[in-house]
Amino acid sequence: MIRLTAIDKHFGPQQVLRGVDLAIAEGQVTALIGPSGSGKSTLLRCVNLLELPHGGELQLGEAQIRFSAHAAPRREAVQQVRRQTGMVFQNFQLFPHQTVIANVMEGLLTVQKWDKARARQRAGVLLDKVGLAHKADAWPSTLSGGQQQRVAIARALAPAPRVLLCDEPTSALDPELAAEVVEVLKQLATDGMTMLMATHDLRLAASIADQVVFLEAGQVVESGNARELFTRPRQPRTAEYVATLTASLPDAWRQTILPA
Ligand SMILES: Nc1ncnc2c1ncn2[C@@H]1O[C@H](COP(=O)(O)OP(=O)(O)OP(=O)(O)O)[C@@H](O)[C@H]1O
Repeated sequence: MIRLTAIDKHFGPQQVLRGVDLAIAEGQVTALIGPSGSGKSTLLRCVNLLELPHGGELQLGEAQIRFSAHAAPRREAVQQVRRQTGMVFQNFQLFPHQTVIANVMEGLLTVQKWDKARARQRAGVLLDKVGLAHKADAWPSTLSGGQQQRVAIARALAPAPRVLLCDEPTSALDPELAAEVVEVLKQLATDGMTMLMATHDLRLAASIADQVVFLEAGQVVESGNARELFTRPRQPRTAEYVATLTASLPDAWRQTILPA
């Protein structure tokens, strides 16, 4: 469904992704973990082509693009990829001067050119899905962070993407607000949504991901299912990273990530 092969990306002299290979099957959730600056966001942005890789290949559904440092990919291929992806950001990025439902309708009206009645109907269905139908006419600033992120998820889902990319979807939220976002993401996973999410939250990764990928310095160090990767990492760097993140957690939380 999504296959990245030997993806390279640099910003000026700094190489940020180095030969990244990644495969995600339809309906599966992959969590990208790794230290700050390891390239997680950049990798997500190379999937929806907000950033263009300088080398390697991306296959997403029927779209296939081979990247080169010397030639830009075909516009139609880039658009084909973008149409199939939705993205949720750490800081929600709602349009502050539009109501909640207008936020969800925006892409349907401006990009998909749907008429207002049809867009409103679909936006209503999606707000219901994230438990916020009653907030349709509210302004984003009156919502909690968790509610704003749920609106952002509804907005990302509006054009029915095949893949949802989530860039640290819970890290700007207090634990109880993060939990309501996690519930929505879990429901989407149960419904069969293909997702790729960057996160520092091992609990989120452990609770939702079919596959966890540990990225460091732009390279995939190790990947596997959450339980294996967290409890029996093959690479010493993975073990160190997991130990660092879990050391500061309360015991009860640690047990959900590292079951005895
Ligand atoms: N647009 C850009 N221009 C220049 N450098 C960039 C740009 N975007 C990212 N970088 C650099 O690329 C490296 C990887 O950044 P990236 O945001 O992908 O890491 P990350 O793993 O998502 O980090 P974090 O967990 O802190 O969000 C960093 O050194 C960052 O400074």
